[in-house]
Amino acid sequence: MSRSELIGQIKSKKSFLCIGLDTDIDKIPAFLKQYPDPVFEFNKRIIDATQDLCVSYKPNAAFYESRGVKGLQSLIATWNYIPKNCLSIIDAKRGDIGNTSDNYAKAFFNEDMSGMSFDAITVAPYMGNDSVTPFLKYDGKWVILLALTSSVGSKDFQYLQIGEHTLYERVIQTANTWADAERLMFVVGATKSTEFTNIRKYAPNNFLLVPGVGAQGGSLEDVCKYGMTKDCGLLVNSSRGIIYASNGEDFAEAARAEALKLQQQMQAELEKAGII
Ligand SMILES: O=c1ccn([C@@H]2O[C@H](COP(=O)(O)O)[C@@H](O)[C@H]2O)c(=O)[nH]1
Repeated sequence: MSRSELIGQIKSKKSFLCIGLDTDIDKIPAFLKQYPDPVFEFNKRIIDATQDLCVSYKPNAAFYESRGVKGLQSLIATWNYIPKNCLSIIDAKRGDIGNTSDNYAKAFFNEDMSGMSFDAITVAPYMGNDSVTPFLKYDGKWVILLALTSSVGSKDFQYLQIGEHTLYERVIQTANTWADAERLMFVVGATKSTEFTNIRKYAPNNFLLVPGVGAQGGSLEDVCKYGMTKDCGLLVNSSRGIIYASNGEDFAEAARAEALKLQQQMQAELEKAGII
């Protein structure tokens, strides 16, 4: 999905919600265990219940890879089921020397090899240019680079001063020389809303993938106040807050209700900014 298609989806759905499919087999309702692939069945029902309210789905690879072959089957089935008008993001946080990154890229972008071709992948920047460019070789695919992450651990490295800049500023500056805002997004935690004004100095046009509202306590209002651009420029993710809103038979309706609350707040923010 191109940047202009993504912006079109945001305007037509009045939403910039990304729903995280962090589907933990131990947390899904017990009655789903009767299905051959309970994790896929869960995801399918979540997608059916929410696809008009969000513009993106983001399975987190850890929850699938931890289940071995069965988990990969659930992931492939889920990728296949994500509607084509939603940006599919695999939250894999990969990155390694070039030939290894080549193979990570095949795993998530090359359907003939792996059975999956996500629109976007999260990548860790620590190993630099040769670890990131293999993902950029795939036309039309997005790289979403970790910049300023949502949890306390972000303090360990990301704020370290390197000359005039912090490490996270350098990541954004340097990566923006490798690809443009048509292909490159950054992860910035919603819990870091005070940094959004600064981040926009370095990433004025890039979309930001923003995890951390809901379960991690970030403020959607602040993210929009300091991070929204004329094109919206935000994909705000919520995983647990939506998918585990109930663990009863009504889980999909409960997920829809939570997604609707966020979509309505997003619509108000888009209207306030004059985007819709
Ligand atoms: O800085 C980061 C980068 C990635 N994540 C991921 O986003 C979701 C958040 O889930 P919630 O349940 O809404 O807290 C999850 O997949 C994380 O691995 C992040 O939280 N922070």
